[in-house]
Amino acid sequence: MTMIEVHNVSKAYRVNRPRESGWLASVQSLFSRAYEWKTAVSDLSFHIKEGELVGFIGPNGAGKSTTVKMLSGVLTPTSGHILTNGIEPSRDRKRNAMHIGVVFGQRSQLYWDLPMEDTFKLFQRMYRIEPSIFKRNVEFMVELLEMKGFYRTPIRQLSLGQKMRANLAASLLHDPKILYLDEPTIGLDVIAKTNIRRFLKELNAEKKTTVILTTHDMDDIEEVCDRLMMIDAGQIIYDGGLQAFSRQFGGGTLLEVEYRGDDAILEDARIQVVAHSGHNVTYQFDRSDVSLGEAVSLVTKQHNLRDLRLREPELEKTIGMIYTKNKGLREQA
Ligand SMILES: Nc1ncnc2c1ncn2[C@@H]1O[C@H](COP(=O)(O)OP(=O)(O)OP(=O)(O)O)[C@@H](O)[C@H]1O
Repeated sequence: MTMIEVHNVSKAYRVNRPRESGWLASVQSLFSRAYEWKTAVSDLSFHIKEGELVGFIGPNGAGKSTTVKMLSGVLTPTSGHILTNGIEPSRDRKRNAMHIGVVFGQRSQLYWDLPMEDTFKLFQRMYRIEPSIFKRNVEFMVELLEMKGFYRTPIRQLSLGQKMRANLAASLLHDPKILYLDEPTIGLDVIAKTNIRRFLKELNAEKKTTVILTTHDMDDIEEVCDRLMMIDAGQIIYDGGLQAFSRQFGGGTLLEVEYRGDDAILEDARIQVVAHSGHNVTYQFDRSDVSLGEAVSLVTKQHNLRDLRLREPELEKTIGMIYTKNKGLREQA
């Protein structure tokens, strides 16, 4: 079932035109329109199915927040249309709010002086959550996010990681079909990050919640998402699986070899040598040209091996390279 439909959506912001200096320009600006339109996203189209875990990434200013704000109904598209769970978000904000959960970075939706327990009861009334469902969801969240120890502590006394867990729980009490997350692990330690990621996987498995995750932390993407959408300068430049992404842009799988003797280097047009120093050589190959089994077998025949290590291209490095390349191309244009 399709949960999110985006058809040819663009968004432009009205921004003040920079003032020219001089008294004449100041007087003219009183009479002329001193603004212009700045396109933030342009002609976006995509579909997201129920239960998908989508990582939405892009460099600063690419258009991620603008897109998520339109999906969640905070902003209205300049053109095109959006349906989430059959609702047009910006037209029907109230009904839309009933089927989405939103956690935007460190902005809290909780009352600082109240413990989670009291805020949750307020949310129960706001979203008209049936008592039995409310009870079940609170228990589910307190258990899975390990919040028993601070459920009755005022929010202002909680650590950053505890606050993030409380925010996540609050956004999910009404069983939303879609969860929008913006940088859910920013500033957290390794254990807290791991817990949040594990929770998202479990939530998705248990309730089939569709998750749209915006982050600059590629481990969030690798550990949580099965689909990657990359946006740059307001346009989608990749939409697909994570492995396919690494294959398409990462330059292939790496085989790091340490050999014993004076071995000659393997010569095969499908397998490149990307580094060679002393008794260490790194080969790189594309798995659509040569299977992993064949590559290992060729290398094993060629070398008297001391050690062999397989490495997939690092997502973070690959993504960094794409951002840099695209920025360079834009600057040249
Ligand atoms: N309220 C606004 N008024 C004018 N321009 C805006 C506004 N909000 C965003 N923009 C511009 O729109 C473009 C997209 O911004 P957006 O915040 O969607 O990017 P982002 O991908 O979320 O970036 P970041 O990773 O830095 O949060 C940027 O050029 C930004 O300067």
